[in-house]
Amino acid sequence: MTAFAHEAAPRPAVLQAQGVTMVFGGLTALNDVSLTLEEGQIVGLIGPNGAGKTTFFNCLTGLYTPTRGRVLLDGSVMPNDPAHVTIAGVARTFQNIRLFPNMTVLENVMVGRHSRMKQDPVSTLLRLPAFKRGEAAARERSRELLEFVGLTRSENEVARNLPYGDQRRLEIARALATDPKVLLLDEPTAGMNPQETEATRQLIFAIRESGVSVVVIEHDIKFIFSLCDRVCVLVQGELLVEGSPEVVRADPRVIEAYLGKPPEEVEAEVREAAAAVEHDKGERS
Ligand SMILES: Nc1ncnc2c1ncn2[C@@H]1O[C@H](COP(=O)(O)OP(=O)(O)OP(=O)(O)O)[C@@H](O)[C@H]1O
Repeated sequence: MTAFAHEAAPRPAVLQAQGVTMVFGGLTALNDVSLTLEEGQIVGLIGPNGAGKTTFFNCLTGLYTPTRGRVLLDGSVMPNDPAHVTIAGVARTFQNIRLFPNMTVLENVMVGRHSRMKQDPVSTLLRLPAFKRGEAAARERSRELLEFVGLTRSENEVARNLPYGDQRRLEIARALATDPKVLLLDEPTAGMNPQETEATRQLIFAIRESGVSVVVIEHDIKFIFSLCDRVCVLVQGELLVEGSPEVVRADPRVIEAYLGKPPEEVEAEVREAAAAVEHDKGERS
């Protein structure tokens, strides 16, 4: 046994951003940002308002074409339009929930499922048995996903009538319906109460267990430090610090720059987050 046997061996990179720069007119929203997501990892992206987090997600999902740099999925350059990015295996949710509000919960998930289905137009138009089999399979998979996120009971409700937290879970189910390798979550707990936030944390662990790697943007650092394997801190479009939650929360630059709050307030939040993580570890062991 070597002295480093306890260190986990690096796993293959599933998603890589290399030197991503995004300039809007005179504004550099991202400057030379690189990030590697290994298989089975949960990576957190934090930073003050306007730091470039959502812009980075938009570059990772083909919504924006970076001014410089590139994005690789499984070592190949990512397509540069969102539909092909979805088919390639990257799904996302949005900071402002984007459901089909007048469709049912089940129909919303089935929309995600359809992006994976290769239906021959003739059998679709004529409602041939192949079409019906495809639809039945999509419905079954969508129901499994609703059960996975805990929304079975709401299957026939219209999406806009769901409580806010359930709408966020539905967005996650719809994203999972595309069978992603990578899931990008933009503020998945925004507007949630502590119980819903904890349920979302457990859901993300379960998503990772199912083989999907995750990148998550959140302002709640307690949530991020107790969820993620690695944390990246973006400030004014630049990657300020990257590392394990332990390394990041101890970095004075993070305490100084994070969210622009008074240092005492940030220190208190960071201490509270660290205590919560330790408590959590104790409970699990
Ligand atoms: N399409 C766009 N055109 C011009 N400027 C943009 C565009 N999208 C984002 N920006 C600018 O880029 C910067 C980064 O914005 P972004 O939304 O990525 O930050 P963020 O870290 O996600 O912020 P928040 O935490 O508030 O969501 C901001 O100054 C924003 O105004």
